[in-house]
Amino acid sequence: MNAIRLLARESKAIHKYFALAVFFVGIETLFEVLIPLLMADIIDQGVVNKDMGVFVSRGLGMLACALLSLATGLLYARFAAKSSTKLGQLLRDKQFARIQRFSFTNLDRFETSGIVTRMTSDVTVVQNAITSGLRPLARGPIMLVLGLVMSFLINAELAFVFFFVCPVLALIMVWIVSKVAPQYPRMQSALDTINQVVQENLIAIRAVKAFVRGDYELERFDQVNDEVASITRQTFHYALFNTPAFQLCMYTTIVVLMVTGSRLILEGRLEVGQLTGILSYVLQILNSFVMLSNVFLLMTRSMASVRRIEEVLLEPLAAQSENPVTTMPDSTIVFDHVDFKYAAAGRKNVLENIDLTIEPGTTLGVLGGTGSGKSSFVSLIPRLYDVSAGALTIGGVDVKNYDLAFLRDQVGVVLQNNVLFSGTILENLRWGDENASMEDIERVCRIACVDEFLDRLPEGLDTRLDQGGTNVSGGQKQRLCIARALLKKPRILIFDDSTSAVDTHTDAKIRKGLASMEGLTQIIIAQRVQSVEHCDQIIVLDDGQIVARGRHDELLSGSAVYREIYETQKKRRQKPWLSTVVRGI
Ligand SMILES: Nc1ncnc2c1ncn2[C@@H]1O[C@H](COP(=O)(O)OP(=O)(O)OP(=O)(O)O)[C@@H](O)[C@H]1O
Repeated sequence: MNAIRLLARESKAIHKYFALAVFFVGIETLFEVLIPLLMADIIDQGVVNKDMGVFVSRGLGMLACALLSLATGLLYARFAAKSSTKLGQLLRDKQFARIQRFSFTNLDRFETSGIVTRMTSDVTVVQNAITSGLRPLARGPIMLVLGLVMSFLINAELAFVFFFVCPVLALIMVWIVSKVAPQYPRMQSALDTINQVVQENLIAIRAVKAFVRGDYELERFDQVNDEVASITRQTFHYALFNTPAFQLCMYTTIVVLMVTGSRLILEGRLEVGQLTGILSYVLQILNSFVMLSNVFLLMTRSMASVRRIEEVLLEPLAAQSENPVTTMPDSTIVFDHVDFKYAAAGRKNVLENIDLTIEPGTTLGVLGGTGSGKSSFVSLIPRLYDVSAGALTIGGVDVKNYDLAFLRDQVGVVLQNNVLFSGTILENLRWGDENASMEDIERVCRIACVDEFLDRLPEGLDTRLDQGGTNVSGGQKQRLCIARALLKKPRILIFDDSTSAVDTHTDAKIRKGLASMEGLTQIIIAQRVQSVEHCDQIIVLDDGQIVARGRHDELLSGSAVYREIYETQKKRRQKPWLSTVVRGI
């Protein structure tokens, strides 16, 4: 419970509301416990002695107790709701803030759907534990102890029956909790799976429809939905025993008390009012057991959610330097014998012995087959992942020593499948720099060739984009993402196959525009040799290793691999039908 307790302590408001809720529920219980005592007096003194004074005074006492118990109960509900709302807000805030600081290594450890469930359903479970659990948790023990004390005070002989009932009830409680507890984590991860299926389906809905996979998706959903239903059934199968088992104990106790009590009354050792009083306390004691067992179930469930939330809050973040550097002397990038693998325990390096210097203001082209390690290579520069061996420096400073936000501000990344957000085009561009002037925006739109299609959009820069930018074409989306990255004015700009969806003419135009940006270091991952042949340096990656490096002309004459890629692509350009055939295969 470390993280959540720490968080609760951090928020003084939660502390205060929580303490007030416990205080008021304690008072409410005290008033409730007094009522049977007053009732016993009414019967034994008021009814037996026909004393109106006792009727009125005890009757008013009972009324006052009931009203005060109602008022304190309402105050409890108010403060419990406040503390649960605050805690829920804090848990969502802290988780979201933590996720923003996650590196890709952290994100690889969580499913997106799992994070969504932790931020929604798990937080709700914890909140419910407070709103529905705090009251019985505070009332249960108080009512149990006071009920026992009062019963013994009324008649110790009769109250002895509790010595047999209480252990039986405690055993039932332990049995149910031990059966139900392991089911809750299963239930929450089944919810993760259902979220994942829904999320994947919605994200890929176009592919689902294009491939007519609706029925298959429906079957997949039914499977996980059935699993959730089955785990829920198993969980509540045991939980359902709770109330009937306790009721059985309660009625058995009442019968035993009535039989023993009647005998004691006949023997003149017990008053009728006293028996009524004890019977009321039986109800209170057994009710407190029912409450406690329900609370235990609730707590067991919320513990499973607490653990899942804590996994997010306690996920170790990428180490930050104690004195983070916030200036970059220059943008020289040096890979010094860098090895990299995604999982520390992984056997094979994804990148092996990368030794390379990229001078400031120059352009590096990166070619290589699918899975050769191109994206992994560039992801090390903004420290989306940390190198596994060797060192990566920018401007002579190890990237691990930079302030992370500062480093990422210096490095712009345009991915092949960059995401646009719902909102206007202008809002999306301003994501790169919220204070950018209209002049700057027009300039980056020109460089990224956004201006070419802006006129055709109904409201130009104010055109609204749907979620994920689905109402613009793939090429338009890529151009908008390039403009957005340029607006950030980075010193290093990485294009990860980010012009794959634009035609060669526009690609060349964008390249020309970028070349005019003085001092900008560019790293261009591309499938087409044409997109990198102008670069100051080109590397060819194969299975995580640099197998060729140099300028276009040097590589053409000196690298068989490069020449082969070049020749194949040249043939395709001369015979466009060939690329269609190849793609078809
Ligand atoms: N997040 C990840 N976790 C584990 N392995 C990964 C991850 N991302 C990529 N890999 C693996 O690392 C290797 C290199 O992948 P990478 O994406 O860097 O290749 P790439 O050259 O960019 O490929 P492509 O041209 O298809 O985008 C591949 O074997 C891939 O399966």
